Amino acid sequence: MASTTSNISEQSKNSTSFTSVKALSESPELTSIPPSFTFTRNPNDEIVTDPEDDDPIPIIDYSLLVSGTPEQRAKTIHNLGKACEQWGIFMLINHSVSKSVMEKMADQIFAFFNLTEDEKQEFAGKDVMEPIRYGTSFNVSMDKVLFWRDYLKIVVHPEFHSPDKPIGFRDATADYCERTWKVGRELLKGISENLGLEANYIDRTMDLESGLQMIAANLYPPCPQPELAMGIPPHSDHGLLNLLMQNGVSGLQVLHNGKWINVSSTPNCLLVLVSDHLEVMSNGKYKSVLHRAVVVSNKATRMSLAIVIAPSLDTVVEPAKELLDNEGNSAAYVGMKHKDYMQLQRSNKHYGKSVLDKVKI
Ligand SMILES: O=C(O)CCC(=O)C(=O)O
Ligand SMILES: [Fe+2]
Repeated sequence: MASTTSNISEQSKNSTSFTSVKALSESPELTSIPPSFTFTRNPNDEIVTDPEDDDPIPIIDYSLLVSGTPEQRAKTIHNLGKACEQWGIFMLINHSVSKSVMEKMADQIFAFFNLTEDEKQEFAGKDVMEPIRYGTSFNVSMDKVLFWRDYLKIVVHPEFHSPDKPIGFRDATADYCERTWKVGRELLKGISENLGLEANYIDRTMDLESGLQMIAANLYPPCPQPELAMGIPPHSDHGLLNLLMQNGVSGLQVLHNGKWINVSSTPNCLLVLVSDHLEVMSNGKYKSVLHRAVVVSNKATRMSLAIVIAPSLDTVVEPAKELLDNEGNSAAYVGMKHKDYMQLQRSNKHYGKSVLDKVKI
């Protein structure tokens, strides 16, 4: 086992090829996790609860936003704003991505991770700007501890990329991404209005015509000591919104009012997370949500699929001028080009919201 463990850290630091957590998890002799995967937890982070009955995770009805009466739309926009301010995460129901489209996408993600290790390694990449990147852990070049997670990240907009295998992956991804992109843009119209701006404000100023859409598929294989490992450490996402689907195995937790809260995993449900660039452009009115993926099972594989809806890479993201005045509402963040923000995230060895803190005034 020791040799596999040292291989993991050495290989992944020095070349693009690595041992996946999936391969490690499937090795018959594995009864404990290699020491490099032991995540030291802060005791304060160990208290986790379910949402209180009187403060549930907000639910937003997408159909009312796009085809409700003017009153229903206005109420939904109000609720959307409240959800972004108070939680930074909400459950989206009655959206336009059908169950069969979601299922097809989820099946293809599993099919990708079920390719042979050699086939997957073809897509192993190091640079954050590579359009297709299969990898493991969180940020291997910086991680001192390894994380119990394999991932596949693909840029799908403004230019569509896809691995050429498994069969059917490209079509399912193109369909799913086109639909979720549309959902994301509609939500951002509602959010613009909630900020008191014209509906197309975010679309226009964030240059979403050339906006960045990425998929990040995460695989958390069964783990012999789930309580010692971590899937993804606490972090917030770059971009405006993250539309997240899970496979029914739980593991996502969000920080809400200083407490870690379990987010249940309903298959085919879309969870929407407020990301860093929405915090910046709203000048802090909305806060990106701090979240983590814990490992819960020694039997089940967890899968999550994040769709990142983000400004174009050349957009300088800064607080909307319309939200600033001379009476106490001064800019709380400096502007930074989206691609520079991504590079900063990549070169950052700390978790949490430490990248966002670098642009905070
Ligand atoms: O697995 C999850 O639920 C969270 C994934 C995540 O945070 C991410 O991909 O950025
Ligand atoms: Fe995330």
